[in-house]
Amino acid sequence: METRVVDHPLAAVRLTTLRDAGSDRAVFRSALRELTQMLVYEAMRDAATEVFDVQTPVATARGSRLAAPPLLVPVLRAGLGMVDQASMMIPEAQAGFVGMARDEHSHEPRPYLEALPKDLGGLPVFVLDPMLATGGSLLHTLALLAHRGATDITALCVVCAPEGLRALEESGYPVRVVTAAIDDRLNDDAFIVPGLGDAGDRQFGPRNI
Ligand SMILES: O=P(O)(O)OC[C@H]1O[C@H](OP(=O)(O)OP(=O)(O)O)[C@H](O)[C@@H]1O
Ligand SMILES: O=c1cc[nH]c(=O)[nH]1
Ligand SMILES: [Mg+2]
Repeated sequence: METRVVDHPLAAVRLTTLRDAGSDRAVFRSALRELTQMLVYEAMRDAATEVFDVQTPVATARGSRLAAPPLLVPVLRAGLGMVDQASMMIPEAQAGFVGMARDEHSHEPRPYLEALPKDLGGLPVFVLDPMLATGGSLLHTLALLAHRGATDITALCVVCAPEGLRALEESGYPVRVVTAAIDDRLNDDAFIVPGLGDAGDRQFGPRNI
């Protein structure tokens, strides 16, 4: 499985803001948006383009357009903080939504929303979720996407745990990962260490489900 770590000083600075427990909600959301921009930029590096002629005020030039803009799939709640910026970077992109909440004790995802196009055959998909911890939430999302025929999936995650990456690798799903960091490990509560805490709560406050 391909895992690409965005190694750039600007990404490192935004990630530091996200990690900092002193960053308030507004600061956290803003750093997440900016880092998402960098992850999307890197994830689109090898995207296929079509060439066409564009008329400048002076002459004809070779222009480019995306051959297959991806479907953006934020995983609620935390992934919501990434979708606006990703849409801004790829205005041609459509979006689908999945929602799930990890159970505090079992750490298993509990799905509560699935709003996706029926047929994803031939469509690249970008899953947006800041955190890949045990991998349970992403594996559930991948199952939904694969069931609809997706074969070209990229997960954009701000921070990954080695445990989650291993689970993805072993799953055999057609997925690659673009991330800003691979952290050390999970703690007993299945939180990423050092991580950045609960990415959903840090953007929106506590949730009741
Ligand atoms: O890899 P995993 O062990 O499955 O953990 C990662 C998931 O946990 C977080 O969501 P959470 O369940 O906290 O929901 P939230 O976005 O509503 O806070 C995060 O945004 C991922 O979706
Ligand atoms: O560290 C973690 C693990 C799961 N979900 C989060 O938001 N943070
Ligand atoms: Mg959360």
